[in-house]
Amino acid sequence: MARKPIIAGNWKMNMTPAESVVLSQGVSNHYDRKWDKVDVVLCPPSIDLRSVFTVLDFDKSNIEVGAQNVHWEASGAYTGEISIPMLKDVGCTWCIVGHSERREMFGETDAMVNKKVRALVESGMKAIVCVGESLAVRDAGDAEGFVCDQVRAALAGLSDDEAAQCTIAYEPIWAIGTGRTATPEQAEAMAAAIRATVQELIGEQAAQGMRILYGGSMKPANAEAFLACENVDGGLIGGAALKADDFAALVAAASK
Ligand SMILES: O=C[C@H](O)COP(=O)(O)O
Repeated sequence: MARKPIIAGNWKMNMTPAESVVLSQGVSNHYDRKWDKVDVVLCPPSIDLRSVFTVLDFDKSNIEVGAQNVHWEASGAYTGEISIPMLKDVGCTWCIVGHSERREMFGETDAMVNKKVRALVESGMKAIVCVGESLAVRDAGDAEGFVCDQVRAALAGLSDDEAAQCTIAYEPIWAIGTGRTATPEQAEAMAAAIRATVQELIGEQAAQGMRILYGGSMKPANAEAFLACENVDGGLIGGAALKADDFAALVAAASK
């Protein structure tokens, strides 16, 4: 089944609002109609969302805006958190959930990831659910079991239709921001294992339609090898998303 690729840029905690305008405008300046073959998403810090949306909306460049995190409640006494209605109000259509940095540094558990995914899907927003193993887990030989358990936990309680709307991003923790990438064979093996797990949960047809991304030091020089993998449908990009030329080159690679 042909799946539309996704190239999503996770800016992490980089770019002030002023800088976000420059970077999003730089990306948008590269837009050409071939990009319509790809879902292109910019995920800036939440304080930048409105500015980035305004730039992209003005240009009508068919690039969407995503958040890096969200709370599952719609409002209330949750100091420092941001809700789905707030994200929607600023034009956000996507949200990253369960990034390993949130799991490791901010105590995000599988149960919290699941609540966020459920709330997003129920609201009609598109979730990019991050999963991935540490080097210790990989060296112990249980990377696939660990990652597939994360997938099951993230999608628990969703209807088949709801689960099918999610995107999974496989990001081996040892490859994030380290310059060390998984090999395309490792990425493909894990993406295939994730798809098989999703198939157990929601059936073959829906599993074949789900997009599975690779993330971890993906850049223009190595993107084509990942994008050529049968079960890899795009990338969740960190460092290379902070340079408009590099990010545009990744979208171009996915547009072929
Ligand atoms: O969300 C993006 C990933 O953590 C990858 O980051 P990176 O491309 O800087 O390794």
